[in-house]
Amino acid sequence: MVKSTNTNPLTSSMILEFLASLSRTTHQPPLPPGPPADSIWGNSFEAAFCYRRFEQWTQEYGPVFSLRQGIPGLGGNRTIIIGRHQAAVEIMEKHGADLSDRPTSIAAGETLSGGMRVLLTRSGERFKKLRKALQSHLQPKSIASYHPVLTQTARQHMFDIIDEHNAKSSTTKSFTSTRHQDHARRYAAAVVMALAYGKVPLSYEDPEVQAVNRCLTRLGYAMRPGAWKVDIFPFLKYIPGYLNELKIGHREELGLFKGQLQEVREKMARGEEVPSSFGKYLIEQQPSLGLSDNETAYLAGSMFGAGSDTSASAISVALMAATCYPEAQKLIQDELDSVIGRGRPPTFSDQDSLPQTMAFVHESFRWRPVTSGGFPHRATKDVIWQNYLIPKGSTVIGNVWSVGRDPELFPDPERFDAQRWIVTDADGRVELRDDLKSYPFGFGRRVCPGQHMATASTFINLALVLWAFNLAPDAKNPIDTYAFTESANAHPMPFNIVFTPRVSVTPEDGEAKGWEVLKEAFETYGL
Ligand code: HEM
Repeated sequence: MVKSTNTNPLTSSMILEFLASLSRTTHQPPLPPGPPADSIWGNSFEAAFCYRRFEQWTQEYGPVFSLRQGIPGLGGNRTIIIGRHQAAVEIMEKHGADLSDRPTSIAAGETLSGGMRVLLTRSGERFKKLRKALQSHLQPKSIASYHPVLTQTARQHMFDIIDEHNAKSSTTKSFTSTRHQDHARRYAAAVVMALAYGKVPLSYEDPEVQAVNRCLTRLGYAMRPGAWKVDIFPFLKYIPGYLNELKIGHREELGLFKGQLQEVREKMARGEEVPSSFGKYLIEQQPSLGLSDNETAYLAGSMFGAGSDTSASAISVALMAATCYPEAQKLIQDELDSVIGRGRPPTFSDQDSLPQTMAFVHESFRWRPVTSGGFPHRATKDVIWQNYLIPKGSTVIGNVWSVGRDPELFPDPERFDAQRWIVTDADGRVELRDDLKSYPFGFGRRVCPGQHMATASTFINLALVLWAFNLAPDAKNPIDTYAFTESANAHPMPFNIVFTPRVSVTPEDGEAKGWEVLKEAFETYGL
């Protein structure tokens, strides 16, 4: 499986490879194999969907392969891609401390984020402080305190679906939703806005939510490996005007984030009652955290950035899977019917009794991971893996898409199969496996601090939707399950779902009665 040779005749890129290799000591093990450079500037590949190209290279060159981008030592670097599970555990997890740094990012990090976005912050004391502050609000035991907000916002999500039906026709039993992704986005924006600033936006069209999402889209595109050549050829930053688009983006973000936190600050200064939020905590702790006003604003703002768009996409992916795999959908509904019944909607207190639902959540994270390409880490020490060298200073990427497609752990990986995550014990009890992981939230010390929140959100929304509705594809518009946006946090391209209420009503009640019954069922839910 592992190929290591380049059979091309001597080319200038090979000479450069050779010169670069002289900078390593002769006793060091070789770099992991990889595709030959296609020019003196190294390996080129499309930034869009590069995680799929990396999967092809994983199949060709093995679980760990290396690329060259630019000329190492002259602004360019080595990139090591990890594409299989065991290698991810042995490198990304076991060497977490040596890989907790991020590579210098001139485009997305220094310019667009002004060096303040935690996602792109280099390791060190400042990073530790930021991470500690985030953990204080996102660790599993804190998440339970957000269950009421998550539940009430998920309830609004159900109303958004019902209202979309009613706005189109109040008399039909089923309806084709074209806006369900907007409803998921509104849910996620509301939850993270509540977490970050203690307020809930009224709609997805809320100008602040729209402005934050504009910033996120810009970030998502700027962060794809190779998207901005300045990250490989740093001299480009001196070309007048080259980075203008990102500089303008930074001014917009900073203004927005400062404005949002300022609102909280002013309310606190006026002595108004301010709901507990991450922003409020940061304002109170700012002196001990040693952060400037801009840094504090960015920390709260980038939590919104990291959590809103990603959670919305995860919910839409779960609904896409349920729509495309009716048998898997039915297994969850059978579980909901037998554990909870049709008399009341599911809540967080049911989560441990719903292994099929949780297995479905894990499988949808694996099947179409939101952050398919993972985020780049940087090695602060030489790391030796199976007699290959991952050199200090190299960029190391755990390719989430590939790790979740490791055929040894996930046979027939393109198939959506929630049963991979299920184990049946000696008494025939169905349980969730605790020995399997596909790393949708990244690796080691940079693992997503919002993972528990994101999992809780996906669970409650999936459980509520499938408790309330049968989902089916729209026969006129088949779903392409590979059609996703090109950004670092990928969203499914718009797709339709046909929603039909699961409540049974008698024919005399009329077709639309189910929608009214559902609305009543959610009237007091979570309040
Ligand atoms: C399904 C939803 C989500 C996915 C798929 C996701 C995925 C990720 C990934 C892959 C990383 C980088 C890990 C690495 O470098 O190895 C990350 C980092 C991060 N995530 Fe999430 N995330 C999600 C939701 C959230 C939520 C809800 C929040 C906060 C409320 C959040 C906050 C963050 C932050 C602050 C970082 C930067 C951490 C660092 O660089 O140290 N994420 N996320």
